[in-house]
Amino acid sequence: MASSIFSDCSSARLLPLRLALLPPRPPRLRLCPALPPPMRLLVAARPLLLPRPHRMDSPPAATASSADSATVSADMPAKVIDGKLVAKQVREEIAVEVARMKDAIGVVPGLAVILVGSRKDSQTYVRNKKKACEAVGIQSFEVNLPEDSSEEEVIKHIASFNSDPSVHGILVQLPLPRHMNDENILNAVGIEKDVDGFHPLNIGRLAMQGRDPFFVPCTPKGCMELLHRSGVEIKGKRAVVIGRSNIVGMPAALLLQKANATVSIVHSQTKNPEEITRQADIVIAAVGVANLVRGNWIKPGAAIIDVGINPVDDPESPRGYRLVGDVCYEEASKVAGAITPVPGGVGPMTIAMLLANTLESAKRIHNFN
Ligand SMILES: Nc1nc2c(c(=O)[nH]1)N[C@@H](CN(C=O)c1ccc(C(=O)N[C@@H](CCC(=O)O)C(=O)O)cc1)CN2
Repeated sequence: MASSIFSDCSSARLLPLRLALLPPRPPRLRLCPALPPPMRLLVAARPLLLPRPHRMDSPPAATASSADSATVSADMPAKVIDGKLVAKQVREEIAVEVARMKDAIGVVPGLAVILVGSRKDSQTYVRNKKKACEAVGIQSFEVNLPEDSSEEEVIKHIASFNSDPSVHGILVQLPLPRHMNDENILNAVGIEKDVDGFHPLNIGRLAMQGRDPFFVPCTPKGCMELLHRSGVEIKGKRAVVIGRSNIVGMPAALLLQKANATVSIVHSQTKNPEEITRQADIVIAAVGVANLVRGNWIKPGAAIIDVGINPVDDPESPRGYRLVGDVCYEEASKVAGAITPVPGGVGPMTIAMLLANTLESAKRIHNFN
């Protein structure tokens, strides 16, 4: 189901949809140019988090100073959590670790990506994943299959990567063509190489007390990394996740809960989303509705992580459209303590976390610390 795209922050409705897995949508309405308020850049404050094997609730190695904390008075415009900058730092840290591993034991982490069909956005993501691997020294393997491939063909390639010792991570780019059953395909990825964290066993382990998954899905993991590195305290805080998709909303809620937040999930059937969201110290918006979350949904000083990537018309942009989040940035940044922009917030963290998962996998398989 496609989301509605709105021209400004005044007309969004909460609609059920599969975030980030939607076919490319032509932008329908024009975005009124919104001037962001003056911003202070929140510099990533925490050093290397990697590896943080199997534990999502460990405290940050170092946090931002209290002046950098997101739970400050909201008289000032929100600090901008710069996901592009944090992702760059993470990639640099990964490159160091990849080189250290190669020097020490001669192993180079390997990531296999399977793309079915010729969606432009998926091709771009796969190309960017390949480039990101190259930049940090991870070996990448790619399989491109035609749109009309059968499930069996895809599973055959997965099985071959499962048994290939030079491959430590396997992912199938989503969305898959309509005739394919996602579940059958995701189930075929060996859980110890499931760097997307989409295998039901990995998701199940994420949901259980006292168990940990082999991998955490990249986008929610990126949200948590941004919170940690920005010095946002999670333990004991109220968190609201807007959206309940399998790849973002649901795992994000589980991760916040593992980190000892008190979590509510707001979805299309929630009666009073504004009121519930207004109680949250931390909001993760992952519903795929442009500008849904207005300034008056936000508790002063709250930390806002905006996962939405929604195209809206913009004739002045070379692409003819621009990307906006699920949160009305113009309004929210006047109330929040810290906020991620779109683009340049959570998006770049997705690929950085994929690299982190691939490195983590290679280290685990080769028992390298
Ligand atoms: N197998 C998977 N499929 C998909 C995933 C995933 O994690 N695993 N997530 C998304 C697509 N995705 C990576 O695959 C992805 C989406 C967005 C970005 C990103 O950096 N966005 C930029 C904006 C990019 C632009 O200008 O167009 C941003 O937000 O700043 C990276 C990766 C669905 N499929």
